[in-house]
Amino acid sequence: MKPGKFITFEGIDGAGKSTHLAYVADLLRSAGRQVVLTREPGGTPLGEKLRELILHEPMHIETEALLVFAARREHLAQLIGPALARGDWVISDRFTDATFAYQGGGRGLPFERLEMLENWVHPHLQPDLTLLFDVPLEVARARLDAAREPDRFERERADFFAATRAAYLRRAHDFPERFRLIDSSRPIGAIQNELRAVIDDLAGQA
Ligand SMILES: Nc1ncnc2c1ncn2[C@@H]1O[C@H](COP(=O)(O)OP(=O)(O)OP(=O)(O)O)[C@@H](O)[C@H]1O
Ligand SMILES: Cc1cn([C@H]2C[C@H](O)[C@@H](COP(=O)(O)O)O2)c(=O)[nH]c1=O
Repeated sequence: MKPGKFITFEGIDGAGKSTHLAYVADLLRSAGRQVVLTREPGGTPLGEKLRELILHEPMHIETEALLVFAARREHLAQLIGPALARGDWVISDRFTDATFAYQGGGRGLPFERLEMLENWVHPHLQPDLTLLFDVPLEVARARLDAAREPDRFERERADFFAATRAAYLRRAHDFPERFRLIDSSRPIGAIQNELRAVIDDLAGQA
């Protein structure tokens, strides 16, 4: 059995990452891979209940960080771990880099505290590939305004998203072996051409 791989999609709200999830899943399926598409917070029945609270209920910032890791623990136990063990490819719309970006960068929680939780919840697992969809704040804001009713995060001010984006870019700088920075301000077709090349490369290695 060929081993599966773990791919995560990241970016500030409105960057355009979710637009490309099905496209990447289809590329992999066409290459003969079993693909599990999931998201955080969420991905399990309990995780989806926690998502509702995280996205809509006001709470202390440490409660928020603990809840995203609680949802993640369940996600790893019920879905991500078993899928990878079967040899499936897992694509997750956000994972732990989102916690470093939003709770660390945006909310200002110390990164060391988040690292403690990361080391507890998934000491040995990291994504094989993290696609970071990056856009200027104004582009993301304009896309969100045109798209839907905002949740608790999407109502945050520009300085929150500036700090979140900066934290993402710092993660990409610190972990260059697994991050791929995607300029998401381009037209969708141009982004998909780049994604096809990246995925062909990764699928060719496995
Ligand atoms: N490259 C692009 N050019 C123009 N519009 C885009 C592009 N990518 C996405 N959009 C549009 O921007 C909006 C937000 O896209 P999407 O939902 O994929 O963002 P997201 O990063 O997943 O946001 P969130 O994290 O908040 O769910 C959608 O209406 C989508 O059609
Ligand atoms: C995993 C994770 C997510 N968040 C935030 C980021 C987004 O604003 C929402 C999820 O919404 P999306 O439309 O599905 O992207 O949750 C977070 O703050 N911390 C996390 O770890």
